[in-house]
Amino acid sequence: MYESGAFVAEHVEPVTKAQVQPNGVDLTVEAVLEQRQPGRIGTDGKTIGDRQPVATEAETFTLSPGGYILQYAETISIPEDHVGFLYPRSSLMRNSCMLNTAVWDAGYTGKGEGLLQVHHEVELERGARVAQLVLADAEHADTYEGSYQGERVE
Ligand SMILES: O=c1ccn([C@H]2C[C@H](O)[C@@H](COP(=O)(O)OP(=O)(O)OP(=O)(O)O)O2)c(=O)[nH]1
Repeated sequence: MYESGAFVAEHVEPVTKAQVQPNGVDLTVEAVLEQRQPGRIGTDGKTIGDRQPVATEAETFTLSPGGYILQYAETISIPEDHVGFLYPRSSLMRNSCMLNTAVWDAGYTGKGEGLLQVHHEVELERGARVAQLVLADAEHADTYEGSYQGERVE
């Protein structure tokens, strides 16, 4: 079963009323990065290639077609007995852009990232709502203790 937006809002910080949707909570853009160096996914570990921030003009990212790393502004805490999924805001998708995401594990806390695919030039203002996080009930053996635990949380 998926939880309500009001429930999800208890696990997103900071959150405003405008972000709370019936079934989830909208996340906003903090930064957009461009990957400059190759990474590696091996059998013995992984490395993330160098990424550099895309500059803004008047707090707006003007993005030409390509793939970008989008960093969310909110700290997400996935509660025990749940799993998180993230979807693009439909207006982003309707503008020929897509956010690709992975699984948000029970026990994870951090400001996560997504892969933003831009298929037509688009402008994104810093702080704009671009994605929606939903939480579903889930069984799990352990809680998240991976390398991204606590990422970008002061
Ligand atoms: O689109 C997503 C999906 C997940 N996460 C966060 C939450 C998740 O719990 C964490 C780690 O994801 P995953 O377990 O897939 O990472 P990994 O590549 O297996 O690395 P590690 O084993 O170090 O966790 O990243 C994101 O930031 N963005």
